[in-house]
Amino acid sequence: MDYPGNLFVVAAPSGAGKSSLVKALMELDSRVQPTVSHTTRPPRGQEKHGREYFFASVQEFDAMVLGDAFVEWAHVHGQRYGTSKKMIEDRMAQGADVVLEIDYQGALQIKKMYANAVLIFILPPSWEELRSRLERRGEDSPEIIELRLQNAAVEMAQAQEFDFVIINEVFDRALFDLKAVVHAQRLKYHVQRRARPDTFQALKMA
Ligand SMILES: Nc1ncnc2c1ncn2[C@@H]1O[C@H](COP(=O)(O)OP(=O)(O)OP(=O)(O)O)[C@@H](O)[C@H]1O
Ligand SMILES: Nc1nc2c(ncn2[C@@H]2O[C@H](COP(=O)(O)O)[C@@H](O)[C@H]2O)c(=O)[nH]1
Repeated sequence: MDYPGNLFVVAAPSGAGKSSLVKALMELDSRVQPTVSHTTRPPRGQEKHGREYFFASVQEFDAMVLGDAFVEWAHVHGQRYGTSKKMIEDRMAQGADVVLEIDYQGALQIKKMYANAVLIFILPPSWEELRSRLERRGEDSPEIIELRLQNAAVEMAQAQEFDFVIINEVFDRALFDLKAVVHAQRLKYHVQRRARPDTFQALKMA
């Protein structure tokens, strides 16, 4: 499926900092629009239904799966998460650059459907730092943190399937890298859409 805007998919092990990076990117760049996923996990902290997630019961989520309502969905950390077709189609209809913050399983499903999607994987600088970020965030129980760290090994092994890998050690540097990927993708499609046929010919010969 082709899409005239850009579609960015950002995945990372829990605690690597993807939500923080995507939030900072959106504060700087209003052309980038998020989607809001559905999940069966309970809200944490100040999360609000419809803002961070649409919180659903297992029954509600499974009914949506049966109704083919998701463009992608996966089991992550013992819960279900998915991006609804309605959400992604609404965003695309606005012509926005859409950013999905989802796990690697969902990212690979999206790449199959949208070949132009740009897959970005965020890595923490070390295991110690990943653990300490999850602990400092203070929103998950010790058991949940252990589960997320165990799953991180499986998730990080998928990084090579992604188009770009960004190490989030110094936050501003990682944000710079993320902005650079977004900018490069825009330039690529700007050239493809705007270049005249003779320019394309010259590009092919170069
Ligand atoms: N470069 C960084 N240096 C230090 N702390 C960071 C950095 N990036 C993010 N953090 C902090 O690490 C914690 C985890 O970040 P964040 O919630 O963005 O992770 P995440 O990858 O989105 O996790 P999840 O998938 O569980 O939502 C937060 O407290 C955030 O403020
Ligand atoms: N495949 C999908 N994964 C998703 C989606 N929304 C979020 N996620 C991923 O789940 C984990 C845990 O998130 P948390 O908010 O509970 O910390 C994280 O990797 C998210 O990226 C989705 O719609 N589909």
